[in-house]
This record gives sequence, C-alpha cells and structure tokens, in this order.
Amino acid sequence: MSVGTIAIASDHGGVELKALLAKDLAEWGWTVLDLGTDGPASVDYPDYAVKVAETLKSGQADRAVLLCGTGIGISIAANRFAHLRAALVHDAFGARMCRQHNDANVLVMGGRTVGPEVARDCLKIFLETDFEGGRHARRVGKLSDIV
Ligand SMILES: O=C(CO)[C@H](O)[C@H](O)COP(=O)(O)O
Repeated sequence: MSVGTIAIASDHGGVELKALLAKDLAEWGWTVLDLGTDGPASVDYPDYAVKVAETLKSGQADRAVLLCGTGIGISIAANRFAHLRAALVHDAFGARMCRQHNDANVLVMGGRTVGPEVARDCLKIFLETDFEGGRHARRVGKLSDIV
C-alpha cells in the first residue's frame, strides 16, 4: 500500500542519486512521480524545478525531492515559487530542522556533494519529521507574505 505520493526530479548532476533515492522511496512504500531527467545528457536545472512546482501546485504530490550537482541552482529556482519551501540539505541535522522549523516541502541535495548514504538518511528524516508549528508557524506564514 502506498504511504503517499512524492515527486522527484534532477538535472544531469543529480541523476544517479535520483535513481538511488527513487528506488529507496518505492521500497519504503511511496508512489514516486519521477519527473526526469532520465540520463546523463546535459540539461538545465530550472526546467526541473518548474516541473516540481507544477506537480505540487496541481496536488498530484505534496512533497518533492530536487537534485542537481550542488543543489544550489535548483533550490534557487524552486524558491522562486511561493508554494515551495525548498531546503538545501547536507546532513541529518539540516534534514530534521527544515521540517521542524521551516515546514519544507521540497528536499534539495547535491548529487556531487553528498554521498548516497548521507542522502538516504536525510531523505528518511525529511519524510519522518513533523513541523513543530508554534512560533515557527508565524515565521513560515510571513514567508508567504513575501512576493
Ligand atoms: O549544480 C548545478 C547547479 O547548481 C548543476 O548541476 C551544475 O551547474 C551543472 O554543471 P555542468 O553543466 O558543468 O555539468
């Protein structure tokens, strides 16, 4: 039985890590919407942030994973959309805090900056950690006021 639906996308710099994480997600019971890219050919990371933004906007998924070489470009692109709170994460602490304090709905990592085991840990924590609300809800609410 599916535990939920999650979108995943990357440019060529994150495509190998995407394949590993998509497999993990399926094994953990998630329905995975793989929005590409599908191979090593060079592509442009903003296009994949747009795909994720559209997928979350439509309600087909309410969480996503985005990957590029460093995670930097694709997180910049994702955070141009008001309904995305994309967190570039490199370790377990960041993965936990982006959920507890920031209610991040997009986990971003770099295929060239984190190894598969760290990435897998971060993803698991991201999925299993709840938003704490309270004072953080006020601050996250203010993010929505920034146009
Ligand atoms: O990390 C990235 C953006 O932040 C890209 O994956 C990276 O810039 C792609 O580089 P190249 O075209 O040299 O493979």
